[in-house]
This record gives sequence, C-alpha cells and structure tokens, in this order.
Amino acid sequence: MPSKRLSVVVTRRLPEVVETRLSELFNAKLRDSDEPMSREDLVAAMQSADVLVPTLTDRIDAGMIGQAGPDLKLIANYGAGVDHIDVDTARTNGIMVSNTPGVVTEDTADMVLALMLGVTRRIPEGLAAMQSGEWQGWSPTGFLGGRLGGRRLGILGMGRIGQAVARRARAFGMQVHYHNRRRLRPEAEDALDATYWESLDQMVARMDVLSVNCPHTPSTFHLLNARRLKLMKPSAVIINTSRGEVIDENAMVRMLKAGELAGAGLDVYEHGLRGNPELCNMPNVVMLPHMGSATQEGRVEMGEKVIINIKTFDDGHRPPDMVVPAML
Ligand SMILES: NC(=O)C1=CN([C@@H]2O[C@H](COP(=O)(O)OP(=O)(O)OC[C@H]3O[C@@H](n4cnc5c(N)ncnc54)[C@H](O)[C@@H]3O)[C@@H](O)[C@H]2O)C=CC1
Ligand SMILES: O=C(O)C(=O)CO
Repeated sequence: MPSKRLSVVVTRRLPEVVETRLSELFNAKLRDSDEPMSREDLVAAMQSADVLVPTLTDRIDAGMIGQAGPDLKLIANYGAGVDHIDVDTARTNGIMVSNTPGVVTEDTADMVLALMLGVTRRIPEGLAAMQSGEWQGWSPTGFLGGRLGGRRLGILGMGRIGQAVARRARAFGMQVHYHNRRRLRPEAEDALDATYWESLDQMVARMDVLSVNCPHTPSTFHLLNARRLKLMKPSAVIINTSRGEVIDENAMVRMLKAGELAGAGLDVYEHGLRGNPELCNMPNVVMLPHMGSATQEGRVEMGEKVIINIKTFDDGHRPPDMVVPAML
C-alpha cells in the first residue's frame, strides 16, 4: 500500500477528481490558486517535497534542481512534453522524471486535423463573417478553400501523436509521408500506408501540409529553420501542435507575409504566450491557445497517469512513464 506520508506538491489546479484522489493517497499539498508558482515557491516546494507534480508552465532548470531538498526523488510531470524540465540534471542528481504520454494522443491528433481544416477551409474567416453579420448569402466563389483529400501530408515526428494524425489523415484521403528519428517497423508503416523520408529536407520540399509532432529537445530546436522553411512549396501549410521552439517562428512569419507559405495552424508558440504579434493579424493563420489535449476526459486521464507513476514509485518501483534522457 502507498505510504500516507509521501509528500506530494502539486504546482497548479488539477481536475477535482484528480486532486481528491491525490489527497486520499498521499500527503498532497494542493494549490488554491491556478497561477503558476513563482520561481521561489517552486524551489521551496522542491526543498520540502518527496514528489513534485509540475506542468509545462513550470520551468525547472539545473539551478533549481541543484537547490532541491534531499527527499525529492520524483518529478511526476502532468503532461507529455518535458522540455521545461532539465531531465539530464535531474537524473544526475538522482531525481526521476515521469510524464503522461498516450492519454494526450488522440485529443491532440484531433486538434491537428481541426487546425488543418481550419486553415485549408478558412473556418475562422467564415465564423468571423457570421459573427460580424457581414455574410450576404451563398455565392459560388465565396470562401473557397482547398480540399484536404489527395494532398500530401508530411509528419515530422512519427511517435504516438504523429501516428494518430496519420490514421486520421488517411480517413480524409490524404497521402501520408513522415520523417522520424527512427524508421517505423515495416508492419507499422504498412498499417499507416505511410512513406518514410530519411531526408527531412527532401520531405518538406514536397509536402502540401507539414505537421510538426516531434518533441522539443536540443536536437529539434529550430529543426524547421529559415533554410528548411524556404524549401517548402509556397502553396504549403504548416501545422504545429508540438512546441513553438521547433520552428523558427520569425522566419515563418516572414514567409507567411511574403506569400512564400500559404498558411499555418498553430497551437504552440516560440515567442511568448501568443507568439510573434504579427501572427494575430494574418487571415491565413489559425491560432489556438495551446489546447491540443484540452478535453475533460484527457485531463482526468493525465491525472490518473500521474497518480499511477507516483504510486508505483511509492511501492519501490520505477514509474511506468519514467523519462529516460536517451528517449528524448
Ligand atoms: N499541443 C498539445 O496540447 C500537446 C503537445 N504535445 C507535444 O507533442 C510532442 C509529441 O508527443 P508524442 O507523440 O506523445 O511523443 P512521442 O515520443 O510518442 O513521439 C515523438 C516522436 O518524435 C521523434 N523525434 C524525436 N526527435 C526527433 C528528431 N530530431 N527528428 C525526427 N524525429 C524526432 C521520436 O522518435 C518520436 O517518434 C510532445 O513532446 C509535446 O511537446 C503533446 C501533447 C499535447
Ligand atoms: O502534454 C503536453 O505536452 C501538452 O502540451 C499539454 O497536454
């Protein structure tokens, strides 16, 4: 049985059912406010807790890990991406890191398709015309977008979310291509009817839609830099639900403005909460406030994963979703 004494500090408000269960199982310190913790409060939490439950709004760098108390043994992240945590330093300091993969997969893939449709079928423009009362009735040439069916989709990062995007894209009649650190097994590739590109440059140059689904790591920072973006077709659309840092956002904005890229569907940003301010005024850009995994079901399942990771640790085993730096 898990010990009642395990001290667990949670940095943000979580779904009520998750907070209740955490309190039943552990000596859980929950937040009253949903503001992200200050750096000082985060360090104080790391000094007092056995387990910290942070999320992507908490930057946990080497300096903070160096100040952690001797009892901190697990950082059980609420979320799949762990680019806000210095996993290497945590490991060196004997602190495990776990995350919540899998339960965010289908919801985030749904949002990739929503963004693709939003950009190619001009859904926000249609909505704006309805809300403003500007729409004057149906016309043969009004709000014409492009058809997804038949288009070439390139998936950068064919992991859980990338593969879920591929399955959906096939249902829409798209041709699926991908570039990944490792090629999929032939059975997996066949099941997805996906074409592998060893060269990212060659893939991006040929795609109609590019979906970014790799994690943000030192090796993926600006993987889509100005040079690579320039290889894309001017008619191509880019979708990013991964992390903003994978794309050189300013270079992308310049290309969108210059008509060298047809559109973008973005859930995540490199520069601040809303990204480069120019993005907001572009009719060919659909922007969402990082809501790829934002379903009630998913957020509870993320909490359940966190609890399983902590319970397993408390039982003396490695958490099932332990993040190993080599995986990143
Ligand atoms: N917008 C949102 O709400 C959400 C965003 N995410 C983001 O999506 C990312 C991906 O999530 P999952 O699919 O669950 O991760 P995953 O680990 O299952 O898949 C990532 C894939 O990217 C590949 N990859 C890593 N480095 C690469 C490189 N340099 N070049 C090519 N491929 C590379 C990996 O081999 C792996 O196949 C997360 O790390 C997170 O940043 C995740 C959940 C929700
Ligand atoms: O899990 C993640 O990495 C997110 O971005 C939010 O679910």
